[in-house]
Amino acid sequence: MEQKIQIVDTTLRDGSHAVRHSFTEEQVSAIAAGLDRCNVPLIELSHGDGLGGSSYTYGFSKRNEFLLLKAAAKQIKNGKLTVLLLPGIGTIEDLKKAYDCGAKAVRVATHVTEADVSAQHIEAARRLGMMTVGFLMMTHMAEPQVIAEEAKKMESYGADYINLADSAGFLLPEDVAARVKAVKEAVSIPVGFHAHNNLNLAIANSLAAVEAGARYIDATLRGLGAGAGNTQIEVLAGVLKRKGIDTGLDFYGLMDLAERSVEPLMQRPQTVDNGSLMLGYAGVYSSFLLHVYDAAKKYDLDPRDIMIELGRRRMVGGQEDMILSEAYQLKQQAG
Ligand SMILES: CC[C@H](O)CC(=O)C(=O)O
Ligand SMILES: [Mn+2]
Repeated sequence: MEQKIQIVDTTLRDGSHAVRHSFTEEQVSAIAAGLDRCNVPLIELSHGDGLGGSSYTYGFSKRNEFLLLKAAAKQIKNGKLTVLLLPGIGTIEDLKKAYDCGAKAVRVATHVTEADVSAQHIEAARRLGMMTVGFLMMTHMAEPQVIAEEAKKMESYGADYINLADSAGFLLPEDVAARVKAVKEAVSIPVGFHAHNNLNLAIANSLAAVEAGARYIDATLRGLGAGAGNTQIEVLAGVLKRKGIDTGLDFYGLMDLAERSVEPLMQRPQTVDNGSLMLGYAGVYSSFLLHVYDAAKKYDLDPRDIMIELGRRRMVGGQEDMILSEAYQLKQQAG
C-alpha cells in the first residue's frame, strides 16, 4: 500500500441538499455510527449550506441541526464529527454551539476568490482547538495561480488543510490536477478535493486529485449530494483499493451501509439527469439544482434554459434568490 488517503464523508452535509434537508435523528445516528465503524476519519454533518443554513433562502431543515449533531456525536467513537461553516450564513456563535454538541472539526468555506472572509472563523475554530479546514468553493471560476494565492491566505489564518471544491461539477481531470498541483506547491499543508458528478467525472476527478498529490478526498454514500451528487464513497474505496492506495476504510461495510441506511431515504435517483448534466456543462453551483427545478415549475420553463442563464451570469452560492428572478425574466422575454 503506497499512500494513506483520508476520506471525508459528507453524506450528512452535502447529501442534505439531495433530501431537502430532511434528515432525522434516527437516520443521522444510523449513518454516523456506520461510517465510524467503517473507519471514516472525518464525518461531516450540517445543513447542506452549512451551519445556520436552515432558512427561506436555502431551505428549512426538518430537524434542528444541533440536535442532529448531538445524535451523531453519541455514535462517533473514532472519527471526528465535522461541520461546514460559510461565513455570512453561519456565525462564530453557531460554531461554538456545534463544538458544544461534539463537533471536533470545521471546514470554513468561501467563494474561491474570497478567502479573506474566512480569517475570523478559522482563527475562532483554532482557539476552540478544532481541526480547521479552509474550503474554497467554485474552483472552476479561477485560474490555478489565483487559487494558490487564496489558499495561502487560509494557511496563514491557521487552516490545517485546504480543500478545493468543484462545486459545479464542471472541471475535467486535467483541470483538477492543475489546481491541486498549484495549491500544493504554494502551501505547506495538505490539499483535499471535493467533486460533483454532474459530468460523470467524480471518481475520475478524485483520482486525478490523488495522483496530483491530494491527501483528503470528499465522498458520500451512494454519491448522495447536490446536483448529480458527489464521489461515491463505496466506489472510491474499491477503486483506491484496486490501485493499492491505503484508505483504511471497510469496503464491504460501506457498501452495506449505503444499501441499508441511505438507499431507503433517497428522494430521487442520484443520477446524471438532464438538469444536473446542465449544471456541470454550464458551470452552475450544484446546490442550485432543486431550486432551479422549483423555479422552472413555477414559470413553466425548461430548467436547462435557467441553468445556461445562471452560468452565463456567473451566479455563485448565496445568490439562490436570483434563481427565481432570472426565471421570471426569462419568462417575460419568452412573452
Ligand atoms: C453551500 C455549501 C456548498 O454546498 C459547499 C459544497 O459542498 C460545494 O461547494 O460543493
Ligand atoms: Mn458540494
